Amino acid sequence: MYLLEKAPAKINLSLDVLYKRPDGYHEVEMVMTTIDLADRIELIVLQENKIEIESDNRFVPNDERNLAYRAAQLIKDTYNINKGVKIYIDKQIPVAAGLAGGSSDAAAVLRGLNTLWNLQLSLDTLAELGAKIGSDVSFCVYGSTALSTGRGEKIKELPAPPACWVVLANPGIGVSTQTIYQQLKIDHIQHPDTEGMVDAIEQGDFQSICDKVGNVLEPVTLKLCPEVKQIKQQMVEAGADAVLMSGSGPTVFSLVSQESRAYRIYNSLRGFCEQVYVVRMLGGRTELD
Ligand SMILES: C[C@@](CO)(OP(=O)(O)O)[C@H](O)COP(=O)(O)OP(=O)(O)OC[C@H]1O[C@@H](n2ccc(N)nc2=O)[C@H](O)[C@@H]1O
Ligand SMILES: Nc1ncnc2c1ncn2[C@@H]1O[C@H](COP(=O)(O)OP(=O)(O)O)[C@@H](O)[C@H]1O
Repeated sequence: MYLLEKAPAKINLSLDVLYKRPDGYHEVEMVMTTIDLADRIELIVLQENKIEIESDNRFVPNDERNLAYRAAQLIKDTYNINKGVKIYIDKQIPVAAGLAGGSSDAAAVLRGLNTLWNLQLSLDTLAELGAKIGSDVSFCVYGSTALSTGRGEKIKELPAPPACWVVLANPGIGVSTQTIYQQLKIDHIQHPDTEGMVDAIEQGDFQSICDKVGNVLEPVTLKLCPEVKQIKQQMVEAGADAVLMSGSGPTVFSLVSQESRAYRIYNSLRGFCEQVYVVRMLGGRTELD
């Protein structure tokens, strides 16, 4: 038995940190959505009771450090499954880039094994399981658009934002999420207007979404990775409607209403940046298929 599952990347349209919690995590308010840049996860049932990981990317671990491995282990342990699975990861999402590639792979494994092993678990149950793997996995289980609170695992789904183009540029430097959160100075934060962003999405108002983008981790990553500033400048000059770093970075994205301008931005960055993509915003659950 065999199943293919799509694992789309996310971008943070806004990311705010409220305070540092006693458990070491940060209390966040984030508006996230999915984009049409996706890993492909192949699941093959094994008769032997083991989990195998294979990937075409040398930065992706092929053992229990892999979030996809942990997702399979968690499902097996929680529901006493004595079968095995081989997980092949066709990696399209840049690694350690602020695009939740690992979390989305884990979420795809939860959804895929739920189908393959006929567990009949709801997405809400899978999202609860996902929170045990990482803060962004619950969001990735739904794969839609949402306001995420808590440490990121409390999800309120929102409508899909208006369709637009997303240009992504990654300078090819991996950034550790933990390091970025550690270096954030809570007292010096300029908070984005999360409520305004939620309203803009609910109204389907593209211009207002563009006006409200904001990420408190951006100035922190910028210090470690000055390329982020250059990429942002280049995108603005080439005609982006909005420009922001995603998550802990260092990937920068622009939102663009017109395809021709999206490709103008893409062309202006190609020589300068290792990885540049033009993709569509997804933002809705049904598009996972
Ligand atoms: C910053 C964000 C924004 O979407 O994404 P990425 O840039 O990683 O994609 C997330 O908050 C990342 O989520 P995720 O990558 O799942 O984090 P986890 O594995 O749970 O935690 C990694 C480390 O980040 C820190 N962390 C994470 C989440 C949070 N709310 N507060 C934290 O302080 C902790 O130090 C933790 O040890
Ligand atoms: N399936 C996976 N894909 C990518 N990275 C993974 C995976 N599983 C574990 N990792 C580890 O998680 C780290 C963060 O990866 P990723 O999820 O791509 O980035 P981010 O947290 O910035 O969104 C990587 O450095 C990698 O070692």
